[in-house]
Amino acid sequence: MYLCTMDDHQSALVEAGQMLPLMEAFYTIQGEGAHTGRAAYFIRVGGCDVGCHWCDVKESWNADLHPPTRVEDIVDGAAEYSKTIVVTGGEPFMWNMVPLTDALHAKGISIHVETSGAYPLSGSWDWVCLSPKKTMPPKDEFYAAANELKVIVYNKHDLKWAEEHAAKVNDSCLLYLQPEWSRRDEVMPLITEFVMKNPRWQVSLQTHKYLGIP
Ligand SMILES: C[S@@+](CC[C@H](N)C(=O)[O-])C[C@H]1O[C@@H](n2cnc3c(N)ncnc32)[C@H](O)[C@@H]1O
Ligand SMILES: Nc1nc2[nH]cc(C(=O)O)c2c(=O)[nH]1
Ligand code: SF4
Ligand SMILES: [Mg+2]
Repeated sequence: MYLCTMDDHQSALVEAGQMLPLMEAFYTIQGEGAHTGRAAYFIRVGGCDVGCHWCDVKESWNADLHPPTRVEDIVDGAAEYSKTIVVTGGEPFMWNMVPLTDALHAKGISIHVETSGAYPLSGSWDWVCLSPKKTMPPKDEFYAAANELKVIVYNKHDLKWAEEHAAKVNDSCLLYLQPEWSRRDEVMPLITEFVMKNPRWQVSLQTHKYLGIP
């Protein structure tokens, strides 16, 4: 296993958010939530200790496996592809997001983020997708900042838990229920029934997995 060891200079740049452990960056179609179906460039930052047992990107968890990468290099890659970029992970807010979002905004790019909200909010965002997790609940500031709340449904208890989060978000926040991928056949009937009874909620599917794209 290759570990990215950092010298003091790199550690200082990571601390300042001028370098980030980059797992991957790719041009695809947003598969989930309010912007489903729109082409976007994804930046996946390594590092997460939230520990969702069903996480579909566990390879992201160990930040040491992903090379510290200069924000300018990340942004140059992104700007070539799309005017919309989605920052995801891992958990993006384990890192200082100010330099990355400043540099993307300077290029006129619209910036979305996928987050559990477990770490303090940093940077400036055009769209915040909050996907809360039981193991590490969101910081308070995310309930005000969220443009969409996307709750992953693994079993019927998650529907009640979803309503508890909906009570905390701002009034214009869109509400989505997304089946946990391995449990989709079991939970889809629960989700569809719930959404028809509670139409403020909408269904979100991981459409990229059906389309066979990243
Ligand atoms: C991999 S996470 C990375 C961003 C951040 N750590 C978070 O959890 O929001 C991206 C999105 O995928 C969702 N997700 C992860 N594993 C999933 C699974 N097995 N089924 C459905 N959604 C999943 C997360 O809830 C989140 O909305
Ligand atoms: N196509 C596509 N859409 C996505 N929406 C959120 C994703 C994520 O992993 O954060 C994701 C992803 O991994 N791929
Ligand atoms: S918070 Fe996101 S990246 Fe972290 S384990 Fe959960 S789903 Fe995976
Ligand atoms: Mg994904």
